[in-house]
Amino acid sequence: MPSSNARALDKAKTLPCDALILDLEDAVAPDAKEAAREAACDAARSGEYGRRELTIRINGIGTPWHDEDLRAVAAAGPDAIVVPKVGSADEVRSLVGAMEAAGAPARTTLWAMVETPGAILRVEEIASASERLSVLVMGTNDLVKELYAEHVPGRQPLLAGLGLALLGARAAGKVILDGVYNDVKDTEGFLAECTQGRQLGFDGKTLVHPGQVAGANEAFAPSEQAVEEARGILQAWEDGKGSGVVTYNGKMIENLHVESARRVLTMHEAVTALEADAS
Ligand SMILES: CC(C)(COP(=O)(O)OP(=O)(O)OC[C@H]1O[C@@H](n2cnc3c(N)ncnc32)[C@H](O)[C@@H]1OP(=O)(O)O)[C@@H](O)C(=O)NCCC(=O)NCCSC(=O)C[C@H](O)C(=O)O
Ligand SMILES: [Mg+2]
Repeated sequence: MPSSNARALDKAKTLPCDALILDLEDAVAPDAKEAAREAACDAARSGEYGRRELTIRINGIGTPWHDEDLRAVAAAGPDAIVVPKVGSADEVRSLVGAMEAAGAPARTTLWAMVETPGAILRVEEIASASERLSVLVMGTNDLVKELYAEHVPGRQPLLAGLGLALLGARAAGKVILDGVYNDVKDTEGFLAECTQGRQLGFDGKTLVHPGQVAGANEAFAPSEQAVEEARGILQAWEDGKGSGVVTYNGKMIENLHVESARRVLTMHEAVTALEADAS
């Protein structure tokens, strides 16, 4: 959300989302940048956002606002500093050095947005460049722009980039979030894109409007059917203890499927705990 929008900053305190990205970059006009920076830093210090991870997206490397954004935001100590248009492993190391020099607390991590062709081709290097980099975020608007592509249902023009970014993130063992869906009134298109993002392997989706939160939560949390199947797989594995392979509902189950089932149940437990916490 734009850090220049006081109503949005207030509304964020009530939204059932896992994380907030308070923006200083594209959603903030040049003459509002300084006031937005102050508002975002105040929000990070306020302690008013509960269990939600509070992150701040600063302006990109080389822009007139970047250095001061980084200094001020690092000192405010959000959960993460989100940097747009990160292009290389060297940039990641230099950002981490600048965070340390500015006194960012140890808990403040770096989230890197990958949204240029060069970044997509170097995602694994970027993702592996520092332990402090915890999350990658797809910037699908900028990527579409840089590719001279078009936003179309099913995202066919972006599939190569999304796939490469996922491969790089997973090879480095990092979390990766899907890009935003711009049409805040198109619920059907948004839900289809959430489902596609989950099926591709993304850990979650970045959003631009409160009306998108419930749909994303539903799409990325394991469904009742997935939880039931995961429990069934674990039971079948337990019943066939000692065999390297069993079947469940007619399907072959090996150790790797058991690991996936455990991951589904762990995620389900985490979502259930968050829901209980929020109610
Ligand atoms: C897209 C919007 C400009 C739509 O704004 P608007 O028409 O004013 O929305 P509503 O009237 O429906 O708003 C209803 C209430 O919800 C609050 N609101 C709106 N958006 C947000 C939000 N993102 N977070 C929190 N709260 C929000 C409004 O204030 C209303 O509140 P109230 O009056 O109290 O009921 C607008 O939604 C918007 O600005 N969205 C975010 C834009 C943004 O942050 N863009 C940058 C991120 S996208 C990106 O980075 C792309 C990436 O880099 C890439 O390359 O892909
Ligand atoms: Mg962008």
